Amino acid sequence: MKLNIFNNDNEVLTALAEHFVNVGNEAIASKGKFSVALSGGSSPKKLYELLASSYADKLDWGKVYFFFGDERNVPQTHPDSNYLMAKKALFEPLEISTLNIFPVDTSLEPKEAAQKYEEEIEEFFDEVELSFDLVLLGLGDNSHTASLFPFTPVLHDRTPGVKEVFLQDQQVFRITMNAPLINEAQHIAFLVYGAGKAIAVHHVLEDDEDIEEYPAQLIEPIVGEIEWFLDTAAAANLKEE
Ligand SMILES: O=C1O[C@H](COP(=O)(O)O)[C@@H](O)[C@H](O)[C@H]1O
Repeated sequence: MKLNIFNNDNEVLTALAEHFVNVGNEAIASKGKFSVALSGGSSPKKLYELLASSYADKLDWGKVYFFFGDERNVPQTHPDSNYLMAKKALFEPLEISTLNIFPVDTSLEPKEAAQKYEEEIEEFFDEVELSFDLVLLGLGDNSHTASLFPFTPVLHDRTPGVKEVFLQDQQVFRITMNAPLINEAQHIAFLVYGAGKAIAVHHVLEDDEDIEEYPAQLIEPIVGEIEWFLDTAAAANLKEE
């Protein structure tokens, strides 16, 4: 595990954008394509905007295949949709072909949507090795990542897949890649900035293992590499840097 800590969010975003294009260029050089699972929520929007502006000519974007680590159970036009956020910040500015984008089909019931997404992923990887070149992740202030929320059944999955998750407090469903699928990736990168994340960062990285309370502790690549991209505010509660 590699911890990268920067002075502010702009430096974090630049470092992760560099990492994104480096991993992407290596994947394209070795196998002709780059598969990435995007994160959602609020943090990655600025990363996608940066990639679309300053890195537009740094990667062969036609060879990048975009998936989503998780999705809200809302229409693709809804303001909470991770797909809509990525569409506006990344896909439209870079004119990414829809053939390269794999959104979750949220017109289906959550369980069917999850099943269909799992099948699409299996088909993409030819059922051989379900291994994304890069999985981007964020961290919620309750230590969730993707939509692996505290005390949800998906935390006990042992085989790679996609699941629906019901959030009792909000009474909504989300669809998420499970930890075994994420952990198959070649590279995993957490993007976490802001003081609001400092306690969660400490729990996930330094507290005793408790996957029910701190689901992001489940993320440990099997053969790949994991890097955290933090600003000093998010890293403020870490004892060891
Ligand atoms: O990995 C992820 O993390 C977030 C938490 O992100 P935030 O920046 O909104 O706090 C999560 O909710 C998101 O959907 C996911 O992909």
